[in-house]
Amino acid sequence: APVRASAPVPAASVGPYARLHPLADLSAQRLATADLVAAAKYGTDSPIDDPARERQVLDAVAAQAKEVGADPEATVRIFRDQIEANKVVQRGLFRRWDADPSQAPKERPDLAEVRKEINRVNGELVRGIAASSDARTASYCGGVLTAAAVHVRHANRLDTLHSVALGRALPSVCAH
Ligand SMILES: O=C(O)C(=O)C[C@]1(C(=O)O)C=C[C@@H](O)C=C1
Repeated sequence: APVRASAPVPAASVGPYARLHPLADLSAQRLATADLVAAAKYGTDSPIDDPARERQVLDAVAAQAKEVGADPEATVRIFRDQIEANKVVQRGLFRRWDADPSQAPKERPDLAEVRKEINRVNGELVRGIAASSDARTASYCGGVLTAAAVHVRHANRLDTLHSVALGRALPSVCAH
């Protein structure tokens, strides 16, 4: 029989940290896009809250979840938190820029381009959610996820605003 170059890794051989860390890391990547979204919207008529876009995101990730075998309800729950966390960063930056206009961005990114990057991270997150169902439903999930978030905070040198937002992004990851 032909030998496969790389055999698929059985789910049980990858530990819970390796399953949950990508969710924390991708959440930080998604929060990094909030800086660009804020810069795209600041000083324009586009409000931070865009319910139509939120609906699009939630519908898209629910459909992707079904395709890749993730629980669509858990996926939507997790993404509601991801969106709230994104808004925490946007609001924090707006406040910072209002208080000190010299810190406001000089260039305005194209929101459509930023959303392409958000869509890319969304897709990876859905795959990470699909791959982590055992770890997310285990009793140790909260502890392991917290450890992963601390690592991500330090590895990415997140400031207070982004650290707080990362905390807001993750509470639905562990099923309860
Ligand atoms: O795309 C935007 O306009 C964003 O602000 C990003 C985002 C999200 O996290 O996906 C957050 C808040 C908006 O209500 C809609 C979507």
